[in-house]
Amino acid sequence: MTESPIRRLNGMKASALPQRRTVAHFLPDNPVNGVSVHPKGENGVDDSSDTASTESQMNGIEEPKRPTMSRKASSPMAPTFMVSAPGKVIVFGEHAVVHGKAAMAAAISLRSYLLVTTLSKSQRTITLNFRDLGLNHTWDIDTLPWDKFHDPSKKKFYYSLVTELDPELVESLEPHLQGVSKGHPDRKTHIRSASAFLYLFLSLGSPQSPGAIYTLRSTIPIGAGLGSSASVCVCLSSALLLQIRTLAGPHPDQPPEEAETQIERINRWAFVGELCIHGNPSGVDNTVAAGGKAVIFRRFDYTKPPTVLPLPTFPELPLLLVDTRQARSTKTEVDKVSNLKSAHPIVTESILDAIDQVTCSAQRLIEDPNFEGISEETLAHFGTLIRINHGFLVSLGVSHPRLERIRELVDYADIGWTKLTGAGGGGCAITLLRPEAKAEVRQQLEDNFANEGFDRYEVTLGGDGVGVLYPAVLRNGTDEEGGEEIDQQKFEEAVGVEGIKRLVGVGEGWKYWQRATTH
Ligand SMILES: Nc1ncnc2c1ncn2[C@@H]1O[C@H](COP(=O)(O)OP(=O)(O)O)[C@@H](O)[C@H]1O
Ligand SMILES: C[C@@](O)(CCOP(=O)(O)O)CC(=O)O
Repeated sequence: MTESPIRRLNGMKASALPQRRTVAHFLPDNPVNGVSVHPKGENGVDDSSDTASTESQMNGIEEPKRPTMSRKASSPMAPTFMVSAPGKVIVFGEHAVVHGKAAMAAAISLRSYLLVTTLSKSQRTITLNFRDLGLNHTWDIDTLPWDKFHDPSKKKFYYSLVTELDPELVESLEPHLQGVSKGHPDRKTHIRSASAFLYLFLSLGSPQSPGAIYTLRSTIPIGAGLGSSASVCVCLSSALLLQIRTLAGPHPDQPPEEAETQIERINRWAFVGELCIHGNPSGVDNTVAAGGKAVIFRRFDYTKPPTVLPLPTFPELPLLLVDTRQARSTKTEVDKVSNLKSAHPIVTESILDAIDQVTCSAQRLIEDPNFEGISEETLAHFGTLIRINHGFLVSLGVSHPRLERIRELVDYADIGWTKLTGAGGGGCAITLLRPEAKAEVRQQLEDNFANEGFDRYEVTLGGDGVGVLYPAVLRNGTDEEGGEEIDQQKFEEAVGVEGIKRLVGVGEGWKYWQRATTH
């Protein structure tokens, strides 16, 4: 793959970011008495001192004096709002992508949803309610280690590029994680999730941040290779950036470059959350969860942002997504490959290079000017690449007997090509179905999956990335004010994918940042 067609997304150091004052539109622009203002402390959020104005100070730009307000400053509570981000499938290149190779990944129609409820000024607490995990913990804002996170030598800004966790900051969180989910069987997972939240909250917030409840629900199966953690991290990052008013839009008329900047801003902080949960993520999952659709992703140098090439011609593949329901951890599987690389460097590097070639071949196919979507020939080409990629993943030691069973069942039926997707060791497999696959054979295969305890997911590939419902009110199909507010308790208690989707009113009033696709 050549460097030239790849767009570098904000591929510059923080100090080289665009030299203009960031206009921080809370969503929508938040007029108070008809005047759109962002005074320090409004909604209890110190948005100016820590963020936008600091950027302009660093850039040496003198900020114009703000007009003096003739009215008394009020502190209206921010309305309850919701953000959402998709999961993903890696079509080609998982694991290789951790070692600097290309991956092709696409957003899926399963999503996470985060409801943010601002508390009254006197309530100085933040609550993380990760309902699907059974994690519910409250911290007192004033006791958090602000001195550490805001120390001038450590302080990061909303536009900073953070590529590794600061061990001292991680350590400063420890006392605040001790009380999380004591005695819970999944305490380790809870602590990692809570540390991701606290690291982001303390990096982006301030001691003046308003008290709030962050309630998360997800329709993405957890730990199944579908990027559930990245989707959660994108929700957290976008919600916190929205609260400090550092995001513009999303708006249908927003210039694509501006939308791209917002996506990148969200993505960078989501990556920091992923660092807390995974240790050594490539960043492909959060990139797809933030920007949506389909991309070719590569990260040569971990101190720099990745290269991300959107694939607007990504075809609507007839994919079957099957979950082994075998629990596994991304971190363990990623470590397996690193260990293999240490023990057998030449062989492992050759396998990773070969996976890279597979991804590049698929990319060439999609980007061919004569590419006209899914012909029989294209499918066979894709299918062969899927089969080859899976073989390499088996060689890397990240498959699992349950994944091999799925492949075996599809191979017996002879109706498609299968590979594991995501980290492997369990989790999900994708099967690309042959166009001539007979309905009854397909049905028989699906029955076999069900009989052997596999779950099947209906997903559409290439959907939207991060989205916002501000305020969290369903508009009932109109753009008028009013409508039904999303109720926290109902959100917590919604049952299953359909229950959650019905409650959050997919498509009703939701707005999404759209990634620029021309380059
Ligand atoms: N619904 C959820 N609620 C809260 N946290 C979640 C949820 N889904 C995933 N996570 C976070 O992501 C982690 C799973 O990540 P991982 O093992 O990489 O699986 P995946 O491949 O789905 O990303 C969980 O341990 C948790 O920290
Ligand atoms: C194995 C890997 O390439 C993908 C992991 O995806 P997931 O966590 O299984 O959804 C790791 C990464 O890219 O960070």
